Amino acid sequence: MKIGLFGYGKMGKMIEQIAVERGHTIVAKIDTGATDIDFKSMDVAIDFSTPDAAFENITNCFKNGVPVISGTTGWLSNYADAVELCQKHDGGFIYASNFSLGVNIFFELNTHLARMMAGLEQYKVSMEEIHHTQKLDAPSGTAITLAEGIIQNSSYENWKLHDTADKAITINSIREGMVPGTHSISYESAVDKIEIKHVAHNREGFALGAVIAAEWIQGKTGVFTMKDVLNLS
Ligand SMILES: NC(=O)C1=CN([C@@H]2O[C@H](COP(=O)(O)OP(=O)(O)OC[C@H]3O[C@@H](n4cnc5c(N)ncnc54)[C@H](O)[C@@H]3O)[C@@H](O)[C@H]2O)C=CC1
Ligand SMILES: O=C(O)C1=N[C@H](C(=O)O)C[C@H](O)C1
Repeated sequence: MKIGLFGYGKMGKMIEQIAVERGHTIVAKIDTGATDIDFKSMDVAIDFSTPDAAFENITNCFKNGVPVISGTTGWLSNYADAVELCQKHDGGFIYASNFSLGVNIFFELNTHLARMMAGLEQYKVSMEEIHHTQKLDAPSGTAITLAEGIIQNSSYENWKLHDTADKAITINSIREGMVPGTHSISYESAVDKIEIKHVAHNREGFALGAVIAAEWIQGKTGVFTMKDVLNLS
């Protein structure tokens, strides 16, 4: 598979390493707003760039017939437009706030727990995410996906960053050191606390998941999720 990398930072470099180990070739490394991109050389694009750059990179790929695996977070106000453009160009698209197998299992655990806790009004849910200090967005994309999973399966209506309100899930974002990504969800009552937690030890799981998604989308058109790729539930 010939891969074009959009974003050649921490994740772009990790994806290159894993893709090459799996026998793929990196045909382009785009790390700025370049205009002379050879889309014809790519079977697939993998975008781990920045919140400001992702949507333009993704739409350029669709317009040039290249399927896209998108891992960049913090650009999702444009997600519906990306989906529409993908469909218009009969393209292929997978966005995931987190490509790791472990977090995708954690997403399933989260919705299962939310269903069990729905209606138990003595418990109040909250969430904490911890990431490295270079991270541009807060809360993390993963925390937003987790909050959406709870909202769809309970009477919570929205989430709030560093704030509390009735019917809102409080998300606390912490930025410290080099932490690759830690997410925990707590249900607390006056007498006890139930907590589930995922800790990434490094970025390999994210990168492997993105390369597996790129392999999976070959020959397919449509908009998919990691649930489709991993065949979960
Ligand atoms: N979905 C997932 O599993 C994961 C998602 N992420 C997300 O991926 C993104 C990148 O993360 P990192 O690699 O840690 O960040 P990073 O800051 O190390 O790398 C981002 C790179 O994008 C480059 N860039 C800037 N403008 C660009 C443009 N117009 N086109 C292409 N590249 C451009 C920057 O020069 C930089 O090298 C973030 O949004 C992060 O939240 C990170 C890890 C896992
Ligand atoms: O920026 C990061 O590093 C990460 N970003 C993703 C997110 O926002 O959820 C995924 C992972 O937690 C690492």
